[in-house]
Amino acid sequence: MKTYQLWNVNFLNQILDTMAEGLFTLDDQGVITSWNRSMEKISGYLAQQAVGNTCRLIQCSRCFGQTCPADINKCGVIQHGKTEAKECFIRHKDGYDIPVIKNARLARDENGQILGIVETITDLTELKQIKKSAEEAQRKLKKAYRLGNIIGKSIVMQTVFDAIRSAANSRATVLIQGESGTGKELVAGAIHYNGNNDSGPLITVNCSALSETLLESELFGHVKGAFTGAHRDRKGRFEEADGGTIFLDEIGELTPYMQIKLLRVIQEREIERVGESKKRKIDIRIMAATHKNLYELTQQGTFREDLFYRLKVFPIHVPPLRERREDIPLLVSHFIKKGNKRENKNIKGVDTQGMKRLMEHLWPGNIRELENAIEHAFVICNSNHIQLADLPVEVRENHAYPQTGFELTRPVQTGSYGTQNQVKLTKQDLLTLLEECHWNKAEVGRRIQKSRTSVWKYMKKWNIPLQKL
Ligand SMILES: Nc1ncnc2c1ncn2[C@@H]1O[C@H](COP(=O)(O)OP(=O)(O)OP(=O)(O)O)[C@@H](O)[C@H]1O
Repeated sequence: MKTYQLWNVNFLNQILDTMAEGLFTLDDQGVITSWNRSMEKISGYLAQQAVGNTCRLIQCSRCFGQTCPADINKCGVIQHGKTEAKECFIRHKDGYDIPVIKNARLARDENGQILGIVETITDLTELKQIKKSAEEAQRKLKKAYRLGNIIGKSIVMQTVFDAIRSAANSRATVLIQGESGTGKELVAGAIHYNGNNDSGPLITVNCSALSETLLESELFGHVKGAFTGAHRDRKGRFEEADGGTIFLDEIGELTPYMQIKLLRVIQEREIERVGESKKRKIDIRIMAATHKNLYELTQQGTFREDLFYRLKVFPIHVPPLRERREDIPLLVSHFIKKGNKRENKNIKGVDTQGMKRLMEHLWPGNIRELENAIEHAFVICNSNHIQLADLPVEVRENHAYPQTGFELTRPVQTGSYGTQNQVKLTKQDLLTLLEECHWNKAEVGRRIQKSRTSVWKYMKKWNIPLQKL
């Protein structure tokens, strides 16, 4: 094969044209002498249009109209040999400004004679757009987690609001306890997004959704070769949450090994990636949630007492819906408003009989169950008021659990957080449901009135892959 030296002009031009960065050169009079392909793309000027013009062509905001001297010899790059890479704008051929980083360097020959000036241009348009979308997403999350979006006027909920406000302005570890569907995740989001610490990320990890090994790697990250399939280094969720908050949902499901690991993180505020002994400092706020009674678990010996006390520095208990029935009408109108917007309907409310039933129901699935009941009614309702007949059968007939064809159990009392609903279903039942719902776990959860997390748990238990193979 014939090899080319780097100083072969043809070869050099081709190298310059493969660069993602824009690159152009000037002579000692500031006249453009070369213009690579990326420069054509960024500026809109073809090489033949640019070459022969002066560098004023791109009207760089750093020089043009400010300090750009008429005489190139007075330009900073000639005087200092280079200019610092800085963010600025250049003007596109079509007249709009493009955010870039511009770098310039003077090239001299061995006798000190100026050969020319080499300038590179990094286009920041895409980066700026990503940043803008990230800021937009952050604004949306902040809006979604506004305190005003947590509906409730009951005294017990006022206590929760007070706790959210206090927790929002501190970095203390928060433990949120309450039955499934009571709004624990909503509370965690409100604490993060309504305080002084909302500029960092909120990273949520469901501790029951992964096996111990996967959870360890998810939380702590790993280095290449740490285990089969670890093809490259990977940051864990603790590191991703650096400067922000990590929300560990279903903390009661942690294995004893993961409990010790978490305890160390809380105490030492540093982590080690799996397969590596280097310690990395992290600045995170920890929030955890569980529908289990953690104190009871410590008494049974399944949850470490030291970890429990480390977690419950700032405990928040979210009460079940049946203990704050006065919130039901407000929640109902909130979900109706949401439904009207989503489905472009104009449902005005619930008729007397329907509302009476909603007020009487036990709501074992709490607010999630109420939200689902209203969604169900939206599908069936053909007047401007939801009626008793529009409600799901388990609400209408006051069954604590839905009749879905699965074997059902009665609620089991498990301590101060009340009942734990368990739907007994076989692996085959779940596979069938997954197929029916196109492997949408949230939809399966809706059908059996369980959280998506519970569906995950069953999938994990029965070694069902998370995606259809
Ligand atoms: N007070 C509330 N006002 C409005 N919506 C609520 C409220 N509480 C909960 N919700 C809604 O109910 C649903 C369940 O809430 P969330 O996921 O926060 O509950 P959870 O306690 O974290 O459940 P799980 O323990 O199953 O994870 C969500 O759609 C949430 O937006």
